[in-house]
Amino acid sequence: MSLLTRNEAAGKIMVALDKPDAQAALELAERLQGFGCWMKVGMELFFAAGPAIVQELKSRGFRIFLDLKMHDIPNTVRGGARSITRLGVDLFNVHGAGGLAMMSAAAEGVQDALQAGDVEQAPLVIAVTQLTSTSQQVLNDEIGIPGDLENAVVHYAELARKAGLQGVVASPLEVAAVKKACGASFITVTPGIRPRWAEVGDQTRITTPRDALEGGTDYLVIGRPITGASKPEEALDTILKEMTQL
Ligand SMILES: O=c1ccn([C@@H]2O[C@H](COP(=O)(O)O)[C@@H](O)[C@H]2O)c(=O)[nH]1
Repeated sequence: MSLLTRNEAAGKIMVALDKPDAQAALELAERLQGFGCWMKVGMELFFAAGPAIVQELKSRGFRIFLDLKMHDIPNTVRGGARSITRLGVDLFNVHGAGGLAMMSAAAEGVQDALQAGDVEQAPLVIAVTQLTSTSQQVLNDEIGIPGDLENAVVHYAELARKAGLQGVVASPLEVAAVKKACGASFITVTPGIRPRWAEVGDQTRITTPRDALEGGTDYLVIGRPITGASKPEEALDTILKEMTQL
């Protein structure tokens, strides 16, 4: 593959802004301003700081992935998707385990917001497949889902595509299988990214940023290797060099 420019690589990185309050999140965002990366707002930050943090980050020019993994009955998810769409996020997710009707309802909620004139631009909607902290052994022996983990990921991806969603959250190890099943333009957003120098923590299905890129992923979700560093901007800079230099 041909190497990306630094700006192209940065545009593929979604920094997981897992911080306990708006002040901590915005201090970190300020240090990463100018790189061109996305911000991923997850449960810890959103439950503490609410929709205002999304609006503040948008006003600072960041693209936003709102990672709340909705998983409920279709009618509730449809309403939730409409409300999230009104926040003006660029991408959000639901849980693939909710099934076809639930994922279709998420797509309908987006359309509801568009048709009501709440927003002009539709966000991308993607489905979580199997969490990147889940191993093959845990899937089979603990959660009780039999069979190959990659097949389970691809199954959810196919359902998501059928429901009219634009992509999935999966590990970088499953990107080739997802793209083969759902097409090259079906978006893969991949947490489970660990530079060699970073601690693995609770993730199990991991690759380095460079391997994820070479494996064809569209977006790399990276949290603690950046946000836990004493100088987050230097950690991000190092990752970009690893992604873009021969
Ligand atoms: O399968 C999934 C789905 C979401 N995540 C989220 O991504 C980040 C990863 O952060 P790290 O610190 O780089 O591990 C985090 O916000 C998760 O909630 C995931 O890891 N796996």
